[in-house]
Amino acid sequence: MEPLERYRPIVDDFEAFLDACERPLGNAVRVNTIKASVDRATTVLEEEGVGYEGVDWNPRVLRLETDSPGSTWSSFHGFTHGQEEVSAVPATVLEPEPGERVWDCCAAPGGKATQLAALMDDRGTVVANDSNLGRISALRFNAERLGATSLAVTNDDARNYSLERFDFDEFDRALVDAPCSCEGTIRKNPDALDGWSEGYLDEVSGIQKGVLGRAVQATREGGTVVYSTCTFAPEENEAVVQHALDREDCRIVDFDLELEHSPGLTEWNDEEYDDHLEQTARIYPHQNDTGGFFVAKLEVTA
Ligand SMILES: C[S@@+](CC[C@H](N)C(=O)[O-])C[C@H]1O[C@@H](n2cnc3c(N)ncnc32)[C@H](O)[C@@H]1O
Repeated sequence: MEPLERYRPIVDDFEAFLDACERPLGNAVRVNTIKASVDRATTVLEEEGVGYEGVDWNPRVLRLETDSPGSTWSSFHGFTHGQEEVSAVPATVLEPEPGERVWDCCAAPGGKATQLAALMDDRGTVVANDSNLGRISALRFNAERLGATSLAVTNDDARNYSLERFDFDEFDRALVDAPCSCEGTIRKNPDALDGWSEGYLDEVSGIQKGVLGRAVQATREGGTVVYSTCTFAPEENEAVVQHALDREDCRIVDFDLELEHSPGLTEWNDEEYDDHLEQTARIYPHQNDTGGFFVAKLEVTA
């Protein structure tokens, strides 16, 4: 827990935050509306005796009373997909429309890419890219099980991603669910902070800045880019968004999120950030009994 001490000055009710980080996280699923309505999925869960509870902010997310959400019939049928509750936030904030071209820059194993396809009624194109070949098979497996036929899978470094392979030259929207130090996953993975170092934050923030920059460049004027991580470190969150604001044609836009959260930071250590960073969302584990996440929404301006 030691690295989390650095967030004492910025987290309201820090002791409650630390307590929540020490509690194991319950399981959640997203209903895959490509294959089943929420009614159909919950009927199947009831028939197999799996208890569930809805959440206020998203009708497609259910908290499950089972230790193995991937071993239910509803999961085998592709009616549900095991996905952490907060992990369903970024695709919801991106608001993709049916028929659009959407780039999921860091997509494996595909929780958010398949969620994007579902939000688009599986119409249009979700280019699901990941640089790690070993994780691509899980992405393909999930896309197939969930019936997401609008997914096109690519295996490249998003930082210098070429669109030459496509018959279009820009996306309508992009999601950067970046590799990160994963501090916010501590409830699911108690070893998440092993090996934590400031050096790693520097290293991974370089990758994050490169991917977010490329996502903005590859998205059309007026299009939307969402940047998310499952970590608390400002070096990987606000500082990365500020880097894009300083170098790319984009601005921060506000968004509604009916899940309790805190505003993004406008300063950290000696750094000052644009005031609009307050319109980004920091979701802490004690606020909604979830994992931790950071989400920012950008509009491309040229
Ligand atoms: C947080 S995970 C993505 C989770 C995924 N969005 C989901 O919802 O299932 C981050 C991913 O970024 C990938 N990655 C790391 N560096 C990358 C890069 N330069 N370009 C593309 N993908 C990258 C990693 O292989 C990893 O799968």
